[in-house]
Amino acid sequence: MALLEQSDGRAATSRPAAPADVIRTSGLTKRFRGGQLAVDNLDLTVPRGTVFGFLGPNGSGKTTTIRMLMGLIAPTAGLATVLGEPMPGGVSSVLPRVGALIEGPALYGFLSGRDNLARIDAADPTADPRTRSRRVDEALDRVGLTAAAGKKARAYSLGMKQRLGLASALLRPRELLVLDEPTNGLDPQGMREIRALIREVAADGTTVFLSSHLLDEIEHVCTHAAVMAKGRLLVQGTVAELAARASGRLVVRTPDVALAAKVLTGRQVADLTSEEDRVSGTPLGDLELPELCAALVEAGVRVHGFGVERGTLEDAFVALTGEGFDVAG
Ligand SMILES: Nc1ncnc2c1ncn2[C@@H]1O[C@H](COP(=O)(O)OP(=O)(O)OP(=O)(O)O)[C@@H](O)[C@H]1O
Repeated sequence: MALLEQSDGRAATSRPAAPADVIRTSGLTKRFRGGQLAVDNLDLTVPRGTVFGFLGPNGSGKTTTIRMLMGLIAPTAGLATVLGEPMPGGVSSVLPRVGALIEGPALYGFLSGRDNLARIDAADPTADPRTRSRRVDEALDRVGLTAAAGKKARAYSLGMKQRLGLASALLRPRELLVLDEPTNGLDPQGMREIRALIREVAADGTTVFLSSHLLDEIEHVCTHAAVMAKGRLLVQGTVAELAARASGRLVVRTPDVALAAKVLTGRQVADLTSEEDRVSGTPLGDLELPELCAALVEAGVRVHGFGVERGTLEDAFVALTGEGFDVAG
């Protein structure tokens, strides 16, 4: 290939500007041979520099989407672009720039953590063997496994194995990190460690795309999210925007719970729940809040508190999907 020579004799490399979106799909569809429509006409946009949560209940098509993005399976229809290149055609130039952890790390139990990383590094034809041990040590340090680096991987806890998997994805600087359910099966401490690591990686400028069925995870770690259900994208945006879609709940604090519930029911407030000293529900009609408050007072309810509690991300997603989410985290 001919390189342009600058006047000082150095080769001028013209690198195209990095695309603003690290992942874009349009009409992406996967129908498996048995007829199962796993991903249905997906239009997804993941902006550079975000921690993007790909959220949906089990079986909603997250893993199938990730496998198409990484070029592991071909779509039935539609387009997927990763780091500006179409997939699966761009696999050889895109994958070295992407760290991926899909369906758990592939580790040899009989090798130490350090030797596992060295083996993975050696499989990368672009990795210089002379600097291998430095790369491996830095990756081990990054995930907090330096002290356990000599132990056989089969003696690692699930959380340690997951951290070793992350270390393998971080052996070289990456523009994009793709993690499929990175905290699945971990105990709360293991989850906290992985989430802290994700935040650190993101703070260093790597875009992170992670799938999860845990709302709590998305709310704590992600800046942006997309919600999938039954293979379809329901919504995508910033986490703050998504949470704002949740309609707030009216909360009335009063010792006269039964009377307040009766008044609210008569004024189109739905989903009423009554506790010892409060009643809450969702106003359905276009009655203004001051009118509702006045109606309560008029009926003789002693109103100690009256207001709308902001909806959580969970409220928004349950309203969108009609399904409960596993919010434990
Ligand atoms: N190789 C396959 N052949 C046939 N159907 C498949 C295949 N892989 C996945 N599916 C089906 O496609 C749908 C989406 O599965 P997928 O694994 O993408 O969902 P998911 O959101 O990642 O769920 P999970 O968190 O359980 O992995 C499911 O109904 C699943 O049974």
